[in-house]
Amino acid sequence: MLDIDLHHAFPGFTLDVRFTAPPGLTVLFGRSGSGKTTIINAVAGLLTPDRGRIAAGDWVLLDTARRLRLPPHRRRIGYIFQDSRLFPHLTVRQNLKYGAWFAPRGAPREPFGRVIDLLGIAQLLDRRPGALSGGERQRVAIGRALLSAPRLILADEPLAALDESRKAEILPYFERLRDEVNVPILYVSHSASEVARLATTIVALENGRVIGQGTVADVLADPAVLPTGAREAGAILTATVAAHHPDGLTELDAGGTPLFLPHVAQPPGTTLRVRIAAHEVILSRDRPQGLSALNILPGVVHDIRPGDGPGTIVALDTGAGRLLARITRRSAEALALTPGVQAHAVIKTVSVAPLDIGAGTRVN
Ligand SMILES: Nc1ncnc2c1ncn2[C@@H]1O[C@H](COP(=O)(O)OP(=O)(O)OP(=O)(O)O)[C@@H](O)[C@H]1O
Repeated sequence: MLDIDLHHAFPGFTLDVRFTAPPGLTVLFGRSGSGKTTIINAVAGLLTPDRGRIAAGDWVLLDTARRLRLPPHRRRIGYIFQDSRLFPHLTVRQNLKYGAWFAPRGAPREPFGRVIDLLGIAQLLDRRPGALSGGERQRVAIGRALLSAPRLILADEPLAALDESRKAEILPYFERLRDEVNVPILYVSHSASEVARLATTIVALENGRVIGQGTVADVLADPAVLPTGAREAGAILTATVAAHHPDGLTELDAGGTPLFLPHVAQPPGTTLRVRIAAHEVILSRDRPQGLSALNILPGVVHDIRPGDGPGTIVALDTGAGRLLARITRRSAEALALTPGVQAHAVIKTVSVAPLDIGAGTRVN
C-alpha cells in the first residue's frame, strides 16, 4: 500500500494531491501539465514538497511534519524511464548486476534467474545495449529495476518512445511485473489503451488535483475524468478464452456470454482483460436481424451521461459486464433510452484492437 499526500506551490501551479495506491500497478493519468512528473519527482526525492507524506507500507520516504526526508539513493526505488538509460559500455548481464549492487544486504529480492525468466532475456545477457531493440532494452531496464530490491517501482511513460509493435511486445512484461512481483508500481501514462491494459488503480489528475480515483473499470468509464473526454471512454471486461475456432476466431466466455474476437494467442482457460471502446458499440432496442456483427449482447440501460457536444455515453448492463456505447443524443432520444429499458449492444468482432486484449486480473 502506497500513501501519498503532497502539497507544493510553484509560481502559477499548485499541486495538492492525496491518494492511496493499493498493491498492483497504479497509473497517474492526466494531460500534460497536470502534475504527474511533479508527483514522481517528489516520490523519487528530486523535489522536496512544501508539505507532504509519502510511505510505502511502513517504509516512510517523506514526512515533512516529522522533518523526515530520505535522500533519493536511500528510498529503495526502482526506476523505469522512457529511454531505458542502460550503460552502453556494459553488457546486459553487467547492467543487471549494477541494479543488484544497489540492493541493501539482506533485503528480500527476486533471484537473478527468476528475473531473467520473467522478462525472457536469457539470450541477451552477453550483448551490449546497442545491439538490442527498443523493446529488449526496456525489458532489461525492468530487470535492472527489479534486481535493486525496490520497495516501490516508478515507471515514467516507459512505452512512450516505442512504436505500436514494440509496445505490444513489452506490455505483457509489465503485466507480469504487476501480477507476479509483489512491489507496488507507480506508472505515468496518457494513453487510455495502455492504462486499460495495465492499471489496477487509476488516479486521474487535472491541474494539480485528483479528479477521479478508483478501479480501472470505473475510471475509464467516466468521460469526465479522461484526458481526452468521451473519445477514449470504454468498458473493461474480464473474460476467459473458451475456444479457438478453425475460421480464425477466438470465442471468449464473458460471465457466461460468448464474445467473438479475432484470434488471440492465449490457450483456452486463460483469463483476459478486454477493453471495448465506447465508440465501437452500437445500440438497438430490438434484437437486430441479418447483421454481420457477431456479438449481439442483450442488456438493460444503467444510465445515460450526456457530454458537451452531440454525443452521449450510454452504460448498458449485459451478461458480459457493463458496456459503454457512445452514440448521439439524437439516437438516444429516437430509441427512447432511459435507465431500466432493455437494449442490445452490437460489437463488431474486428473492432477490438489486439493492444486492447491483455492478461487478466480483476478489474473492479
Ligand atoms: N521547477 C518548476 N518550477 C516551476 N514550475 C514547475 C516546475 N516543475 C513543474 N512546474 C509546473 O508544474 C506543472 C505540472 O508539471 P508536471 O511536469 O508535473 O506535469 P505532467 O503532468 O508531468 O506533464 P507532462 O505529461 O507534460 O510530463 C506545469 O505547469 C509546470 O510548468
